Amino acid sequence: MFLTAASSVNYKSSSLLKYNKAADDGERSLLETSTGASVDPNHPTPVFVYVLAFFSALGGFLFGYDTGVVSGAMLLLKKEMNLNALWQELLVSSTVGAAAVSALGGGFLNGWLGRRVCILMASFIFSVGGFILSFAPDKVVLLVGRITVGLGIGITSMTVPVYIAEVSPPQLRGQLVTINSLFITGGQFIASVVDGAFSYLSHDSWRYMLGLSVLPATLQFVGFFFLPESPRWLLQKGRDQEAREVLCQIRGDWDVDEEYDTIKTSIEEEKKEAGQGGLVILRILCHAPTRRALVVGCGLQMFQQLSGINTVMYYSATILQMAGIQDDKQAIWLTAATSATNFVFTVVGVWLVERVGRRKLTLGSLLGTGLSLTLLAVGFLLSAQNSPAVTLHPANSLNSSCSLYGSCESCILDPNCGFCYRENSTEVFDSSCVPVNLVSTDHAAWGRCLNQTEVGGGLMWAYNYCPTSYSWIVLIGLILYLAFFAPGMGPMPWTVNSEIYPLWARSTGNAASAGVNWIFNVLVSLTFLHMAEVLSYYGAFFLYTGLVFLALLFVFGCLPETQGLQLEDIEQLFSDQLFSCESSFPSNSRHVHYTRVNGTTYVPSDNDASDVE
Ligand SMILES: O[C@H]1[C@H](O)[C@@H](O)[C@H](O)[C@@H](O)[C@H]1O
Repeated sequence: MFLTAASSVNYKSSSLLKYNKAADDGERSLLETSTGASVDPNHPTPVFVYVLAFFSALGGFLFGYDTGVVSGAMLLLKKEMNLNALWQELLVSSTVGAAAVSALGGGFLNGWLGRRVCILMASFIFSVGGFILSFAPDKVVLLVGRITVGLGIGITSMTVPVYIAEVSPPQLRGQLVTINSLFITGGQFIASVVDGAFSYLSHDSWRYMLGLSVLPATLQFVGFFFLPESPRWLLQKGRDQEAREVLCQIRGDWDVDEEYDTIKTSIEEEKKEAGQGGLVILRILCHAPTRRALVVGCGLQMFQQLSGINTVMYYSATILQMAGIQDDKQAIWLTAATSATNFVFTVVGVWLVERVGRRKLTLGSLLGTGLSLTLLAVGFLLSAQNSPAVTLHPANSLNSSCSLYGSCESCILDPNCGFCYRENSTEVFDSSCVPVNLVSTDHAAWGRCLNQTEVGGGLMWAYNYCPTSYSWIVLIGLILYLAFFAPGMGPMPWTVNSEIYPLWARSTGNAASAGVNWIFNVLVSLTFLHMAEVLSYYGAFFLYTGLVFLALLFVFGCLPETQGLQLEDIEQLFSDQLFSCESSFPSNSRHVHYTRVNGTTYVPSDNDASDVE
């Protein structure tokens, strides 16, 4: 039984669709793609597809591991190599900057050499980077290693989701691509555990931390020697026979003729529609549906970073210190608990993505993220308003500006100062604001909090945070933030981007949007501390809250549901103007049946009968 499309649906594209929605009559019918290719959602998926997804997602693991491990390694490196703030900043940001460059360049490589070669290349680069890092004799070589690893991360971040999307059957695609994000957060979690474990070894343990990534990189490299290229890329390059063989391999005993024909027809139609010559990015911008897809893809990636995930993750150690965890080792392990929370809730995303769809998952995630950020900001606001006063103003030999501050809040917002104090169960007393030691922020440059042994003797040293009795609000805000962000806004930008571009635009579209992700990643991390100096922590978190609510409007107005559709059909969802198309997004609660009426422009009518074939 079929219902008609809503009257607002108006597909104008030449490749057209007869559009019917399956009745909600319990009949779990076949999903029918645009050429009538049938995909039975109940048909078992060959194990080989999972093997492909696993080896590809090792790229996600390396992305997560290499971005996550550096914070723990830096604690040791800065002491061993005597790194000043500029070098520390360089070693952290160079990786993210290099990832931005190589993600942008990766689009060209992807289209030219194929997904498989790019993944092989990235795992090779990761291994080389890992070796350079673990044998680095000085900080310059370390920098070269960090840049090398960044180049690998950029290529991986844009290639792996595309590869997985192109080999997956439609009804599992969301889940399998989201597994890559699970591996990213898994990599970050393992990195924090490794950081914790190796922090007990003193000399050179950073070499193991940074070098360990060679293992998964080599595993991926060896694995991909035996794994096939994406059938879609092969067909695009005219390697039809190889493409058919790969399709047979990844679809097991399914009949692959229909899927093969769908991809082939769609490649031919794409060529007619979007032309062939010229720069792909210009063709994307000149062709309305792909331009809209690009706006949605880049917008999602931008808003992912503007939601402040990396600030919250990075800042979690401080949040935990505010909550009264003073011991360094304990703080390291609790930071591991933060990344574990991020990881565990990404599992929820993998579970939900094919149940509720990308759109609802992203909207729900943004709403929860926005509310949790509000809670975080309120927690910081209350802490700031009740910030302990500075009661002692010791005359200092270094003539620093720290002694001018009247409260802990203003003292700790100056990166050169820290708060030295005593406390009993009810109040903070004997407090002073003094310069921080330039080599280690663990203690003051002079005075009572000069060295750690003294800090242990009843005196407390707070760098970056203030003692507060409102820390529990911030802690709850942090946990809720991760619980809402991780299933939706974490993975969905990657998942959606792997699906929304037609084949000819897919490499370039993903390169551009991944580039946007990395560029905003650098921007947000470089601006956070300056922003906090001007707006305070609560101001910075209120700003992120505002950006998340903007993101909510953006997603509500622009993101169509791609669940269950074959990749070749998704471009149709962008035939209408953004912000006007919400009503024409097929609801994922119903199955969508498409019938391609080749060469005819089809506009569904309001009349049930006329829309049924
Ligand atoms: O999707 C990932 C994930 O959410 C990570 O936790 C975050 O560090 C990355 O920046 C993001 O792209």
